[in-house]
Amino acid sequence: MIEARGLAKDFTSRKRTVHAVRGVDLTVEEGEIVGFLGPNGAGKTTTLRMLNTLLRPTAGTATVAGADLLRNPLEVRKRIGFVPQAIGQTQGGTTDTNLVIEELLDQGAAYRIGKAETARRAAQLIEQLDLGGLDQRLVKTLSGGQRRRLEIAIGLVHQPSLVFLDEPTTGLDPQSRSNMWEHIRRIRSELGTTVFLTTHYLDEADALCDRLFVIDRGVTVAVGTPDELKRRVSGDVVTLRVNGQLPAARALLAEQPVVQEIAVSDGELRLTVEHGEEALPVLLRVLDGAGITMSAISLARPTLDDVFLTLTGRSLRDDSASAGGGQDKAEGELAGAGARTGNGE
Ligand SMILES: Nc1ncnc2c1ncn2[C@@H]1O[C@H](COP(=O)(O)OP(=O)(O)OP(=O)(O)O)[C@@H](O)[C@H]1O
Repeated sequence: MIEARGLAKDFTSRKRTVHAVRGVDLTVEEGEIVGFLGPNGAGKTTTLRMLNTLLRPTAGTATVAGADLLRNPLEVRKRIGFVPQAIGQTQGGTTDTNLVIEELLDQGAAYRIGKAETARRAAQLIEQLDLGGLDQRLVKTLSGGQRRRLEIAIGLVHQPSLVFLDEPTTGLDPQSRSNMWEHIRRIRSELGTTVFLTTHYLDEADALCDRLFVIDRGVTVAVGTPDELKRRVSGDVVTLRVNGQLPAARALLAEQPVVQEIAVSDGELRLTVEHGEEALPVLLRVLDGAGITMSAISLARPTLDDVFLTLTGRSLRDDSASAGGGQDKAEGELAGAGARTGNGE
C-alpha cells in the first residue's frame, strides 16, 4: 500500500537549511494499522505530508495506494484520505457554521460523488464513528472527541483504500482516546482501510498499531511490531517469589539456558529472559521438579520508551515535553490539497 525509498525533505529559509526528513524507507501492507512514532520535531508530519502529496520530497521515491507519488500525485490524492492534526485545542475552527451532515455531503460533492451515494456513505460513517443523532448539529457545538471523529468520517467519504491520520487523539481525554482506538480498528475491519497514523503516545502505539516505524531526527531508527521492538531492548523480566529455599531456587534457575541474568532483591528472584512466554513454563517445570513452591510470579516487558532510550540514548517522553519544531511551517508547502480535509474551509 505504501512503498517509499529514501524519502527526504529539506526546508530552506533565510540561508538556513533544516533537514526535516533525511531518508525514510517505508513498506506498509494492505489492511495494516501502522504507526509513525517519534518525539516532537522528528519529521513525522513532514513525512506524512510528502506521502499525501502536500509536500514535494527533496529526494526519494514512493508508490502510494498503487500510484507513483512524484509522477502521478493527482491519482495518489484521489485514492487516499488525510486527516491533519487538530487545529487549536478541541473545537477546531470556531467560524464553522455547517451542520455535521453538510460537512459530509460537501466532501462527497468535492469528490463528485452522487448525492444519494454520499448520503448512504455518510449514514454508514455516522454509525461507524458513533456520531448518531449529531447529524443536524452545528459542527462548532461538537465536543473535541466528536469533532475529531467527524474529521475522520470526512476523510473517509470517498472510500480511500489508505487513510493518513496525523495525531488522531492529541488533545483528547483518556476515555475519548481509547474510544477513538476502537473506532479506528472498526474502520479497518469493516471498510478494509489501511491506516497510517502519527503519534507520540506510547500507549497508543502499543494498543492500536500492528507495526511501528520509530523516527528520530529525520531517520527511521527502528521498525517492527510493538512486541518485537520491546524485545529488542533487553528481553523480558520474570519476577518470582518462592516459599523458602531461595538460594537453591536461584542456583537451579541460573543454570537454565533461557535465563540471561538473575538477581535477588527484596526476597524476590528477578530473571531476565529472552522470550518470557517461552521461558515461563520451563522455569515452572524446573522449580516443580525440585519440589520448590512459589507464592508469586509475574512477567513484564520493556516499554516502547525503553526501546527509544536504547536506540537514541534519549527518552521519548522528555522530547515530547519540549515541543521542538514547527515555528515556520508555511514555507515549502504546496498550495491546495484538493478536497477539504476536515478543518473547515
Ligand atoms: N515548513 C517548514 N519550514 C522549516 N522547517 C520546518 C517546516 N516544517 C517542518 N520543519 C522542521 O522540520 C522538522 C520536522 O518537523 P515535523 O513537523 O515533521 O516533526 P513531527 O515529528 O511531526 O513533530 P510534531 O510531533 O511536533 O508534529 C522540525 O525541526 C521542524 O521545525
